[in-house]
Amino acid sequence: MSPIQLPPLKIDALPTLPNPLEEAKRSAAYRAVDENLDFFNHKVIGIGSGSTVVYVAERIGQYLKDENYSKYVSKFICISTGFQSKRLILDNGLNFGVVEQYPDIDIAFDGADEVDENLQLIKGGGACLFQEKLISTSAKKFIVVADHRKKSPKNLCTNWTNGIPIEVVPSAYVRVKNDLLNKLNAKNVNIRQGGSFKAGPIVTDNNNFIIDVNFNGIINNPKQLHSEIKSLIGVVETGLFIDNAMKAYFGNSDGTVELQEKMIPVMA
Ligand SMILES: O=C(CO)[C@H](O)[C@H](O)COP(=O)(O)O
Repeated sequence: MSPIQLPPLKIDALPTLPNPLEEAKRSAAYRAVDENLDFFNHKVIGIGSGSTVVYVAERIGQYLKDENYSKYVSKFICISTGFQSKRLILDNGLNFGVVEQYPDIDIAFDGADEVDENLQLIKGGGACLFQEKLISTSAKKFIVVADHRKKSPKNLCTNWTNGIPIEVVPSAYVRVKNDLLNKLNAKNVNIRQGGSFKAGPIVTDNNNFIIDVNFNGIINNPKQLHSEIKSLIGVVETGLFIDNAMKAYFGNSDGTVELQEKMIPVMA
């Protein structure tokens, strides 16, 4: 708990966004920043990827412009999880740093594709998988920001049906695909394509491919599945983020936000 109290952020009342989903994302991101950023003790901040974290960078940028906060925020070093988040950092006037220089991150904010009841995540829908895992696991606190669609009623792969993203070394993609099908009994395995602007597979910021793999329905044991996938030759990282997130903020279209926190086991 900080001994000094700062006045509330001076900012004109924000207009409701015309798109309800954007309103949901912004509400979650702003509240996550407001409740978790420690202006006195945090120095190195991880900024993730996707459309929700845009509002995290925007909010930190608002603090930078506020006379009461700017002396603190101007000393922050923000670490990106890929090209998009590097741009978010720079466009909001924040200091950019690299994880090689700042390997100990105080707090990281990132989006998620699905969050289960135990705060296990699927990430990588935006293909920034490996760097997102590097940053989130290098952070003392990892905070998820998401809209309401990302909250699973129970298990992973309930709402998210695109499969678990896996980042693979390009030359090993056939081997990984075959191993997923034959050794781990995957139902289907897709090499993610670049879409209309890229003939062939998506190439990540680390020059790897992304494989999206579906198993038979919901994932009951994400920790075990992560270990099994990770043991395959050619897999760089899986999109299962295990025992990493501390809190998840889910925004609703009416601007309300639901907080899900890690359960801490009570000792008998
Ligand atoms: O994991 C990610 C990118 O690889 C994103 O954080 C995830 O896809 C969520 O994105 P959005 O905030 O747009 O819903």
